Amino acid sequence: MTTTTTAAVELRGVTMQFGGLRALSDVSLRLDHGVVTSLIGPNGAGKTTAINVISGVLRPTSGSVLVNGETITNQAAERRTDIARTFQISQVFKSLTVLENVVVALQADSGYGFGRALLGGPGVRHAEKAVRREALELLDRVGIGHLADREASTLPLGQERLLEVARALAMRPKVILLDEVASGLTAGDRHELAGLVRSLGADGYAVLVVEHNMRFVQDTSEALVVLNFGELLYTGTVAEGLRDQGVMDAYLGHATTTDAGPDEEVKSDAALS
Ligand SMILES: Nc1ncnc2c1ncn2[C@@H]1O[C@H](COP(=O)(O)OP(=O)(O)OP(=O)(O)O)[C@@H](O)[C@H]1O
Repeated sequence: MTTTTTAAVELRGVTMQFGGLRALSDVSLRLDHGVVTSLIGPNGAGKTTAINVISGVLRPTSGSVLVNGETITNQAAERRTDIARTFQISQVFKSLTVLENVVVALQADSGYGFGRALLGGPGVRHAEKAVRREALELLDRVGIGHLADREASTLPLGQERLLEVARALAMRPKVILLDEVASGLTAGDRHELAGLVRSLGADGYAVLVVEHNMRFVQDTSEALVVLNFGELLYTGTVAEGLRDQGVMDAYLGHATTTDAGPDEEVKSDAALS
């Protein structure tokens, strides 16, 4: 893993205090361009809090957030244009088509909105066509271009997650934060999503995967960050992390129960360690 280049994102000594609860305690980590990093840890370890600090939803109690070496700790979320994220709860507009969902995201990013559309004229129609073309390209990129005209409410979960990734890409980010994007997926859907996530890394994005499923972590990620009760337990390669006794004690035994449900592989995943 490269550590000499400037990180795409860096947390330096970040502490996040909610009243008496310390969700993150002096956490330092980095995300690099072209690298997929998994962030794991038991429930309540501080994973979503870390995503919220990186994306600017939360301002840390202390410590710094850097993007490309520049300190942006106090910058508002909407100004962090290099960073896009998906959420644990789907943000897809169910009543819109798949294509429209990406068009809306592109328009949010470009500032081209309904007000301008109402003014009409050939320039607007031209711009609309360009946006639809770009939206289709993004859907093709994530493998669901053929579903462009389907209403989003009819998508199975696996394809809805791919749509969420397309909507994140519509923000034209350099950093993509995926919050439990594989949870609840069948093994087949997870496999397809893992291929997409790997390809995002290969395309140069800095990708952060927050995940409980160790198979997905291994299939997608080169780098690993482990949190436990808000403290950084491990940062390094996935391969070494899976051999780290502290990581195994704190998390991997626990993983057999944290992601039970449709994912039968989880039980054997723990055995991978
Ligand atoms: N806005 C908030 N106000 C108060 N406490 C919070 C807030 N957000 C998170 N917490 C607390 O901070 C701790 C870390 O929560 P966080 O959601 O970051 O964990 P997580 O690792 O993402 O967990 P999970 O795997 O269950 O999603 C938890 O104890 C949680 O209850």
